[in-house]
Amino acid sequence: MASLEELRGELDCLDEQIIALFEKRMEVCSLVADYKIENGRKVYDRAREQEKLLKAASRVEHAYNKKGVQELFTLLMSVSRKLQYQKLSACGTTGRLPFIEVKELDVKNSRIVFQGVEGAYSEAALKQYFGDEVNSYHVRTWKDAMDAIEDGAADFAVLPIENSSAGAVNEVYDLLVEYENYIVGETVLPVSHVLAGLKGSKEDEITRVYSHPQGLMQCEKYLYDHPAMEKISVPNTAVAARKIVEEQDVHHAAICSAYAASLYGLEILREQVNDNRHNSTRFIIVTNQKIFLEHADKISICFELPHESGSLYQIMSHFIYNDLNMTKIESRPIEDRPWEYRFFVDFEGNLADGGVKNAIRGLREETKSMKILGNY
Ligand SMILES: C=C(O[C@@H]1C=C(C(=O)O)C=C[C@H]1O)C(=O)O
Repeated sequence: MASLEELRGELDCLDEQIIALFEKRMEVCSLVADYKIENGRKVYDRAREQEKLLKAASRVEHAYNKKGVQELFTLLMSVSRKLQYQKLSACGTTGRLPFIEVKELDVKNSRIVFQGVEGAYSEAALKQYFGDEVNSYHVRTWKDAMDAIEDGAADFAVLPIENSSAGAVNEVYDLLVEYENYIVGETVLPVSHVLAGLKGSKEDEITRVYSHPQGLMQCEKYLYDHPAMEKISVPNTAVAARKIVEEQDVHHAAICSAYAASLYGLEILREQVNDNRHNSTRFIIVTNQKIFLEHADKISICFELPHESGSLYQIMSHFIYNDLNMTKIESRPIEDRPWEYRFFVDFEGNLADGGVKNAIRGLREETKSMKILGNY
């Protein structure tokens, strides 16, 4: 039997040949890119790649190697595409993105909408981002807020997108797909819930608790430890506080902010009922224009992928090859297509950066219905 050293020597020799061939292959790919630039052709040719994979598999004998050679060629072609996108980008053929850079948001002359009633966390987030002096009003649902932006009834909307303990606010993700509105900012609001009731109410005599579903979720442990409290969802935590005043029942309480409790003259029966002490919610600022601030450093996109093994893995290479740091990924079911998903990705960068444009070009070609949700 050959020694390990001899076998490794043989591998080194084979690898040298693979490396030389790889370099030759990349040179040809570079010429292909020149041809595509000259003739306005797309980089990605899905049919050609599928054909090559089938052919590669047909040329090897064992099932294990069939899969292996396909993986190898998938990667080779992906590296080849990345080089081509870079060449296209370098010669300015990546095209202009339909987003306009602005120095600042025109807040002074704007109306800002939030969901809920006075005292809602969304209102606190609005004040945290825009200050106390802005012209704001409220609507009943998140969809109403999106409509107000789309119609131009308001210039900006403030919507919760993610909570540090309960996770993504799914409905808002879906609305970002449905509406032609774009994210231009974000703000993280520390969220501390209290149990609030009428004067004279006692925590251990409460039989019904109103809150927003997110509020109920964020206080799951507390509510689990108080099984006598029936949980009832209402559109907003401040609506819950108002309901206690309307019902005048000492056995009913609301989970809301201390600010909402004081606004509606309620007594705090228990401070900090949220499970996580560092509970906070990230809110996005949405508008109906495709604009981004010059110092924006985070991009949100969403896309669909073919329902096949490895497609997400392939797509991730656009972030890796362009040195982009992906900070978040979520998936949501696609309406009317059971078990198919739309992905939402956040990554660091500005739409004016070369690497970002390059990645977006590749993502646009290789995903189905990619949408830029905003740069902020
Ligand atoms: C090189 C090309 O561009 C891409 C890369 C391919 C490859 O590396 O073989 C094949 C098809 C294209 O998606 C080409 O179009 O031939």
